[in-house]
Amino acid sequence: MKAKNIHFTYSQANSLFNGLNVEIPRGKITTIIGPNGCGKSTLLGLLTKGYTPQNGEVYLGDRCVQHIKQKEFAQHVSVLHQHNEEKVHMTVRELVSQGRMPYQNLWKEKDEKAEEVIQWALECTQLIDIQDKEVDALSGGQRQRVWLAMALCQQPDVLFLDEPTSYLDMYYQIQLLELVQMLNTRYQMTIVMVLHDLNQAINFSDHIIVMHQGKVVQIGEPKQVINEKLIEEVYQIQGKLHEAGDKIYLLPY
Ligand SMILES: Nc1ncnc2c1ncn2[C@@H]1O[C@H](COP(=O)(O)OP(=O)(O)OP(=O)(O)O)[C@@H](O)[C@H]1O
Repeated sequence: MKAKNIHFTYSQANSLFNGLNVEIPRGKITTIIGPNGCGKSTLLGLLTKGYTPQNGEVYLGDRCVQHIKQKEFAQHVSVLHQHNEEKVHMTVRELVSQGRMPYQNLWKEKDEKAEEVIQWALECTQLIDIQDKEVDALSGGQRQRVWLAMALCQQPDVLFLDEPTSYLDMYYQIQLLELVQMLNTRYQMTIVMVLHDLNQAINFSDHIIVMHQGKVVQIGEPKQVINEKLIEEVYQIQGKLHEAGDKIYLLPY
């Protein structure tokens, strides 16, 4: 996917993006990082047809997304949003099945693959044992996995995740990131995440987009992009990068 020359403003008074360009490499894990309010979620919204730019275009492959109908778009792109707290009054399996909606039509023709895909999504997200429970009775972390399973039922080529680890304890954070890696390596799913944890971003991504004040300030492989000077400029914190085996991590001081 790519966004070309994006201009976007929420209010007349000040614009957020003035000619933003960004390219998401196919088949890779890309993570968008940057301080609060720099525009990460808005960029994600623009890439996923949640917002329409005042100027500029977003492309899925070589097609401008404005010209792709919502239903078709949802067969290629799915989004796990940041806050999913609405009451749903459904069981886990029922809610996850809603992810098949882009494949259903008014004539109620049978969605041949539905059962197989729902089962796969429940297994990937370790929800088989609680598939008959009411979603409203689950913990925040379990619910997050249910929404992810629903997104997976769309069988997307590109999966967007906005701060997917924010409600999860450390165990489930790592599990979710490993699941994302599995989806990427086994199914070549293109992944785009927004993460706040810099060390997770560095170690679970192939590609990092660093944003600051509505601009993309760096883009590339984590180890080439992340350095102490950049962190200080963007986050106004000092820290030291350390190596542990093949991983690097930042320790603020
Ligand atoms: N619905 C809205 N109406 C007006 N301004 C908005 C709206 N949503 C976001 N903004 C503003 O746009 C800017 C970018 O917000 P955005 O949510 O994209 O940032 P972010 O980098 O995702 O932030 P965070 O890390 O806090 O989630 C902020 O200044 C924010 O106040």
